[in-house]
Amino acid sequence: METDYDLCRSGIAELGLGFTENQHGQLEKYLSELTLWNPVYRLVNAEGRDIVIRHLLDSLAAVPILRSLLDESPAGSREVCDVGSGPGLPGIPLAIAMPDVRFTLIERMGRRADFLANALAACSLDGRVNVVQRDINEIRGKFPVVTFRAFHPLPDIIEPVSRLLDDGGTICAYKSREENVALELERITEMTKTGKSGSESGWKSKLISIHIPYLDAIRTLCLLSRA
Ligand SMILES: C[S@@+](CC[C@H](N)C(=O)[O-])C[C@H]1O[C@@H](n2cnc3c(N)ncnc32)[C@H](O)[C@@H]1O
Repeated sequence: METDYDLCRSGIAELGLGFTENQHGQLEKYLSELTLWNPVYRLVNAEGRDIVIRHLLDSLAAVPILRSLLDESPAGSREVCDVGSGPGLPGIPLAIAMPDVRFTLIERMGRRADFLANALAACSLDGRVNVVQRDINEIRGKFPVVTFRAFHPLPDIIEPVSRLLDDGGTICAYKSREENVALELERITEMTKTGKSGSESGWKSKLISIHIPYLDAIRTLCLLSRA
């Protein structure tokens, strides 16, 4: 009988990510931690294969794009900050997929931050992935790439997120439909005129449609860098 992790393996192969057995072991462990603690902490609104498709594969589909952003980053450091990480999405699957990259996961809720610390230890990622239990507004630090998924609308968080971004860095927002993102981007353009978008020169945006294995829905990555 096919297990949920077998489905995950096929999805990873379809994404062309070339995981080692060690990486598969880490992701399978993360899946089992999510599945075990989900009923207690309400970490994700999904069960079984839906966790694999809507959360793990959804997080992983951006890996080729994130790799090239890090390769091209003028800052040279291979670091990603995932804000509003919740149970570690997309941060933990990304950290497993990119073993040469350091991650910081920002999550203000204590229970979720505790889950993150335990899950990272269980997946042997605690040396390379740091959890910060704080509100994004209290964080200091600069990163070449900042990710978030199912966080606040872009206009509400562009300013605090911009403070975490290196010069020349890129924000990578996991979004659903392109039309909705376009409306958020229009508001950011308006905010730039009043100096409230976190970039005096405004933002360059790039929308990339991504396919998630086994998912019949549209996903869009929104990349933002200072103009
Ligand atoms: C809807 S959840 C999404 C979690 C995860 N990124 C995902 O895709 O499943 C949003 C998370 O962001 C956290 N959060 C919201 N506002 C925050 C803030 N200002 N600073 C830090 N974390 C925040 C919440 O506690 C919550 O865990």
